[in-house]
Amino acid sequence: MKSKIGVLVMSYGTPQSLDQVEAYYTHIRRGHPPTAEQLQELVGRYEAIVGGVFPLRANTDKQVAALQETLNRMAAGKDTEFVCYQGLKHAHPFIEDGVAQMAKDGIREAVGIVLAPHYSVMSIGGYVKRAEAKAQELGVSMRFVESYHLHPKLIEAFAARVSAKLDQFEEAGALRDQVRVLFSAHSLPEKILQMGDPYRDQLLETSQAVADKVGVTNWQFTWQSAGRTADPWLGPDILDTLKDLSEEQVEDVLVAPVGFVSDHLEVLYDLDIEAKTIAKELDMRLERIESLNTEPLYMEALGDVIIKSWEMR
Ligand SMILES: CC1=C(CCC(=O)O)c2cc3nc(cc4[nH]c(cc5[nH]c(cc1n2)c(C)c5CCC(=O)O)c(CCC(=O)O)c4C)C(CCC(=O)O)=C3C
Ligand SMILES: [Fe+2]
Repeated sequence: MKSKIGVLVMSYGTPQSLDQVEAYYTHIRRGHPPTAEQLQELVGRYEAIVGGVFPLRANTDKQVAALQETLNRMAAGKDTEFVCYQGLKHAHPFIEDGVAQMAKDGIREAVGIVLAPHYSVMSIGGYVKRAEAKAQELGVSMRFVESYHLHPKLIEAFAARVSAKLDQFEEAGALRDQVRVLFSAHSLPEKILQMGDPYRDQLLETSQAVADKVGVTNWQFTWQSAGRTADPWLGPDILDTLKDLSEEQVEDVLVAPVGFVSDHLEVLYDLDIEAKTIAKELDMRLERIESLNTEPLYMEALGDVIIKSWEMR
């Protein structure tokens, strides 16, 4: 008999229908309901996404299923079986529900991981804190993978996507070196830097590693999707960066949102609709790399760090 080890696969979560957007937004805002105007603005963004109103729902399901298959394969010769459970930050099944389900199934030991490669106390730190609290309450012993932003398979997967899009620019007549590659990630409040948070440095390390692997020197990093609060958020924001690039006479831009692993609102709206609209106004060509979604190299990177985390216990 193989021993069963739980894997709590955590992700941001998304509503399942338009009437759930308010509850979702209220949860993100720690219980403070949005104004009617804020709510309408968010609903409008979801409605504008083509190819499914809440694509993150199905994408997370597919990623968890693919990771389960990958783990079965990678651990085939081991005396351990890894069983995946989903736990979402702002939607059902919540992080606490995932831990409770593991406990109900008799799982006593588990590894937690987030479908986001870079650590910040405000992002991954929040997931881990909630999972750990529930696990302690229910007597499940958990360890966590906190980041995997330089895993060679993750870098390889991003690099292949950057390279494929650069090929397309070339086919369309651009010179490869003239394409400005913009690595991007979700902004966070600037105050994380005073807290010594590794988020920005990890993102720059991923960007550098991907650029090196592809052989790209014409790149920079920019933030996206900043919150609309009074706090200053990390900048420059991608929309300002595009305006600066236009003044520099840059015509071809490839966005590589390395802080995200899935197609969802921040990619399909903030980049594909909002940033593309600005680029068009500026007469620039803007493309985006394909998201990882269930990319096998990404699943193997996750499988690898999960198994290592378990075996290093
Ligand atoms: C670091 C980070 C990631 C990446 C790491 C990770 O994946 O965890 C991420 C991902 C995502 N963020 C998402 C959606 C939203 N985030 C919001 C608001 C916020 N995000 C924040 C941070 C992050 N967010 C923060 C500090 C806020 C302010 C409120 C707060 O202090 O918590 C809001 C409110 C409205 C707005 O501000 O736009 C929405 C709708 C979706 C799902 C999209 C979909 O449904 O397809 C995804 C994957
Ligand atoms: Fe967010």
